Amino acid sequence: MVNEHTPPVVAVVVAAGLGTRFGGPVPKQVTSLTGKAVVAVAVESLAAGGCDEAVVVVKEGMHNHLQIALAASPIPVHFVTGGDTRQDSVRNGLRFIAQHHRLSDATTVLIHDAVRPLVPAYVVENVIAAVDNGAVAVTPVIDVVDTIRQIDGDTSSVVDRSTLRAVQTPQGFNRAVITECHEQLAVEGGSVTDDISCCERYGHHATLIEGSRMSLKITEPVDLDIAEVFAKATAGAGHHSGRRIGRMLRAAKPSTVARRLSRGNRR
Ligand SMILES: Nc1ccn([C@@H]2O[C@H](COP(=O)(O)OP(=O)(O)OP(=O)(O)O)[C@@H](O)[C@H]2O)c(=O)n1
Ligand SMILES: C[C@](O)(CO)[C@H](O)COP(=O)(O)O
Repeated sequence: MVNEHTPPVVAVVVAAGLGTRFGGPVPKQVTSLTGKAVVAVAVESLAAGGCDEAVVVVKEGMHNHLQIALAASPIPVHFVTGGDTRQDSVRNGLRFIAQHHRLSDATTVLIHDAVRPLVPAYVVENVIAAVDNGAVAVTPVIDVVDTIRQIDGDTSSVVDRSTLRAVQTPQGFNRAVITECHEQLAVEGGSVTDDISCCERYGHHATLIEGSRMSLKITEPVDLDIAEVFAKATAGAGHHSGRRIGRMLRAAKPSTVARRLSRGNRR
């Protein structure tokens, strides 16, 4: 529920990608994840973590599909047409907010990939809290668990993974700052793969907080299979179970995890 006197927390949900790596006949943002469109699950997760409204950025010609997919959204949804790159789509979303009579009251905005549907509520809450407490640009991150090699022509070398983190969304921002940074970047013609990097480019500090393996990005078909398993676990335990499920995935033996997940995480 939006309180008239409190600025709304608005999420820009970018859903205008081509899904080339995912392939298949149905765009990945509207493909089914336990019976709901991926983008619908993403918006529910943002709402569970405290977002009041969502601006969903859609590919030209996909508005109808997305409107149907989000018909039962728990928060108001606005639709905007995206651009050729993720960066263009984010900028369109931010411009929409700036021009909207009510959403332009927002001081905190989150920017989220539609294809990270299972972000736990506590991660969303922590991103919002960090911005409310004065951070300008916030991102969830997780440790890198693979050994990483850097390729240099015909040779390669191991990189110290203890200093690496994998970046997730939702990323949270002071709205005026991220809007200004994206506009500046458009004028200069640079490119970024996430929005924290856009702020950093103009001298703003990036605040890192704990992310979650549940927030995986559906990039290739196998990611949807993994997301189905995670979604089954949260269906039995609710939106606020993300931390507990994360602990279980780290601590338990694989056979125990498989058994619990198949029972919807009920003990
Ligand atoms: N022009 C674009 C490109 C990407 N996105 C969104 O940005 C997120 C990034 O995820 P990614 O896996 O890179 O999506 P795609 O660009 O669709 O994937 P691919 O590169 O395989 O085509 C997705 O929610 C995607 O819909 C967008 O809104 N507009
Ligand atoms: C923003 C992002 O999700 C951070 O991990 C990611 O960079 C988006 O994916 P892309 O393949 O770079 O568009």
